[in-house]
Amino acid sequence: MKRGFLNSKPAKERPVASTNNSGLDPVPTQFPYAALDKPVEIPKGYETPLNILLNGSKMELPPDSFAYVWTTLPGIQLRDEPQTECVLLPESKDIILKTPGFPKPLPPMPTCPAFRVARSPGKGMGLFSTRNIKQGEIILYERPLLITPAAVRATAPEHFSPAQVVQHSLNTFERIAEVSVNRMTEERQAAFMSLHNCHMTDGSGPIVGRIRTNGFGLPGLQPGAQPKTEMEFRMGAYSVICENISRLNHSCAPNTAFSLDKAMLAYRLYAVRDIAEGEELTLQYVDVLCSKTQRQEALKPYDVTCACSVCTDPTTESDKRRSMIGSFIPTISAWAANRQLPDDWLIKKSTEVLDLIEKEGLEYFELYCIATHTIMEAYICLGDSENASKWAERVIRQPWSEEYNDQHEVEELLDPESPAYAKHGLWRMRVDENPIGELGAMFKMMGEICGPEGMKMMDNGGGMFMMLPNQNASPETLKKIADAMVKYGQPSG
Ligand SMILES: C[S@@+](CC[C@H](N)C(=O)[O-])C[C@H]1O[C@@H](n2cnc3c(N)ncnc32)[C@H](O)[C@@H]1O
Repeated sequence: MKRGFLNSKPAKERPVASTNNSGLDPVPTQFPYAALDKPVEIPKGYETPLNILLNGSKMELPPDSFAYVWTTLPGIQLRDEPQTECVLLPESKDIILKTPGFPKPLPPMPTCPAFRVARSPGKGMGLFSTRNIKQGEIILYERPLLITPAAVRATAPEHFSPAQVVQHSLNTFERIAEVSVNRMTEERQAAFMSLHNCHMTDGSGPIVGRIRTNGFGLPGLQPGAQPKTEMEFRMGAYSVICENISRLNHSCAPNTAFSLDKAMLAYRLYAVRDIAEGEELTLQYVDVLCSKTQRQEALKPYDVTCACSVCTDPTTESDKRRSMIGSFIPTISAWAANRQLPDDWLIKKSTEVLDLIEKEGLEYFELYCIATHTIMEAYICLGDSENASKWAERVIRQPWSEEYNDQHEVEELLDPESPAYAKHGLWRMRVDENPIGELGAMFKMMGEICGPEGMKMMDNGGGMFMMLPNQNASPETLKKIADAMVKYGQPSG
């Protein structure tokens, strides 16, 4: 029942455009640097002192110096496993160390991996499947080579030109990251230095160039307050570089998504649809719901001119379909207690969403999982466990989902005879008139307040948000919802 409840949370802001559990999209680590056409000379004697706090040993820091900790994780407890070299603020290191279950060992590696690294015409190297891979399968587990701040902004003397200020930050970042690379084993160092570098001529050093080319964002380690903006959320304060995941090339119809197992400090790479042997494995680097022109623009910092099948399609059909995806978010609460809507209304609307997503090859997108899960719940509301169990099978095949990664509840619904159905909070909600229970009462109220379309996904210029009701709702409406939540409490399912 977790999903139904989450689906009914009022004014819950969360990006639905993110890939997976940790909202990890690859991010351009260009930020916050202005572009430099070429390296800029910095006068000698202005190097920022690096106070190296190896493995957390504290020392007095002069003002303006870096308080990073250079550390190796998970460290001695799992010393025989691949280790991640990290440059972290001490508070961020604490967040990792205090993660429940940390350090969790990596699972045994398969003797015959499901992927290989090979040349991809026009894209450098890439990953390719070595066998047929089913939707939802884990293709690989990977502990990163390196975690560094997404960018370093060093304080520069006032007389530096703007270009020198940028160069000074890049130089400082290079020296900071170099400490970590020097701490890697020979093998991991060679793997790092063999990664692609598309920042050879813009003032980035060889390490920062590789970080900027191959890094993706790691949110959730910022000390103190939560990220306030979508940008902060997506960027995170840190950048991660992996030996294999960083080899994935971009596609606007990607066939993989990854998520971080925080306790393991390792990523899982999933197949988001069936993948045939020999197919290239791909990821989305930028928001691929926008138009072809916008995507090409967003891909420029990655030095990518995308020639995927969607980008080379001369028609505008794909742009039209992509703009429709997200205009409706299936919401169980909008329909379950609303007898004015036909019984098949939500299933039909959700199926339309799924069709659009599949046509565009955007199964990685959270809305795909939301729609699938909603159809399963709609059948539960209708008391149809036969069909619900068929959709439960599909939900199970989407473990990359941010919200449904706890598959245990759904597993119980795989058998149409399971007693879990009768105990389910939504069971026969559309069939039994009265009482519809507390959850039903809350849904009814939500439906009345929000109307049949329920939640909407809106692009307010700052990214996609899922909200209930629309974010322009009056304070009175929001108060009504808050009161309803208090009145009916958190439904247990
Ligand atoms: C993170 S690396 C991916 C692995 C890289 N291809 C390699 O050789 O190691 C990103 C770089 O790969 C290339 N790349 C990624 N996706 C691409 C695409 N769809 N088309 C062309 N080049 C691509 C670009 O050079 C980009 O800067």
